[in-house]
Amino acid sequence: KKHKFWETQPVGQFKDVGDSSLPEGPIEPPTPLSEVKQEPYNLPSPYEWTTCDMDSEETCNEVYNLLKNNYVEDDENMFRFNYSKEFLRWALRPPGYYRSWHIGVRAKASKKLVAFITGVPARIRVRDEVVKMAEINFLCVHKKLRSKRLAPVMIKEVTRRVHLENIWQAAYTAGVVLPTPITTCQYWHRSLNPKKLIDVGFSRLGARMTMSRTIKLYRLPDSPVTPGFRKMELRDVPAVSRLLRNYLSQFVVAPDFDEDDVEHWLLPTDSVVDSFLVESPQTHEITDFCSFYTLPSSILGNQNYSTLKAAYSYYNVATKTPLLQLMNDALIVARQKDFDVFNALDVMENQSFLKELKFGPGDGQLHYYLYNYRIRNALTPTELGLVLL
Ligand SMILES: COc1cccc(CC(=N)NC(=O)c2cccnc2OC2CCNCC2)c1
Repeated sequence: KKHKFWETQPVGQFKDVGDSSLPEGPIEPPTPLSEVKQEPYNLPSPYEWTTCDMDSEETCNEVYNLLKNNYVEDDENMFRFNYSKEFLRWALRPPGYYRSWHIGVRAKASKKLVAFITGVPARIRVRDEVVKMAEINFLCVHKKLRSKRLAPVMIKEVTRRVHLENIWQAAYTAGVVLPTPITTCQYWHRSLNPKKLIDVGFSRLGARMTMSRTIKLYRLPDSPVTPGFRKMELRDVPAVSRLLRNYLSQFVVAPDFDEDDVEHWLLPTDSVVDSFLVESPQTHEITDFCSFYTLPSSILGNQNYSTLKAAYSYYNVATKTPLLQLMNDALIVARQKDFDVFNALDVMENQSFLKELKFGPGDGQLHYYLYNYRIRNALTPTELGLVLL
């Protein structure tokens, strides 16, 4: 049976796709808290649950190393995500976070961390309903413990701990098709350092292209062209919040960011998230915003390089500057910061700039999912205003 576990869960089932008699919204009602399982699920006997305190340098190191050696690889197993410790602390400690949702599995004998899964609270709007959800991420089982069916029990355990906080929905992404995507996104890459990308096998030299012609093709100006383009600062949080809330209101699924959320998720943090805005030199009004997060990848088996420095498009709003020009300025500052590649999904209005700014299509897809919430018809990526880390 292909989806033995997921067919037991309150998620859209493949057999229900197209059944318009099923209402949009929660699939199962909340359970009275007294009826939520009070004790953790059973793990296979050699393993035990642990809560990972990301404030602890030692524990954060263990999580970092588990992910660095065992987390998601590309389809050709040439690259593996290498989230930094600062990034993990940022991603896992947003306003209102629960330490109990940072769940590890240790081997009882060695006390080694062998698996991990996380949730963070988020308010996600679906059409005109704002729903409290958990954003589930970083599900990782050590390579040597694969197909021991640890993932289903870890998913049940994080679900149980989310239920204990009276939250009944979740959002997550995966590179694989599970029951049932609310939308499927294509990812795109824009070369910033084409020579390195070709050296490490991330890109291939185009047909009838020389290396020098390729370097010239992707060359960018030394600095942004938009007047008033600058780094976001704390004083900008109210204006950026207004700009972003207004912009995201057009999408079917999007975060319901308040100022505390904007301060956490979008204020620049070195080597984690960069954000810029356009302040009109005449009126000092903040008219545009762009941001990207830093997610390096380990390069598996290359003599000259060990790390691919990648920027991932995050939230962008253009109300006066053309989005094409704003995103080109984002590429320019990413190149200035020595990123090798700028990645983006075809969500929101990204399709309007991808080809023109010389992004090339990636070789995979990213599927978005909601847990215990039915969307009547799958969305197009342009209807999705949610970027997960
Ligand atoms: C280049 O190094 C890689 C290392 C591991 C996997 C992949 C391919 C891949 N799976 N890429 C994405 O999922 C992806 C591509 C573009 C934008 N965001 C993405 O994923 C984000 C969001 C989901 N969580 C991982 C990071 C690439």
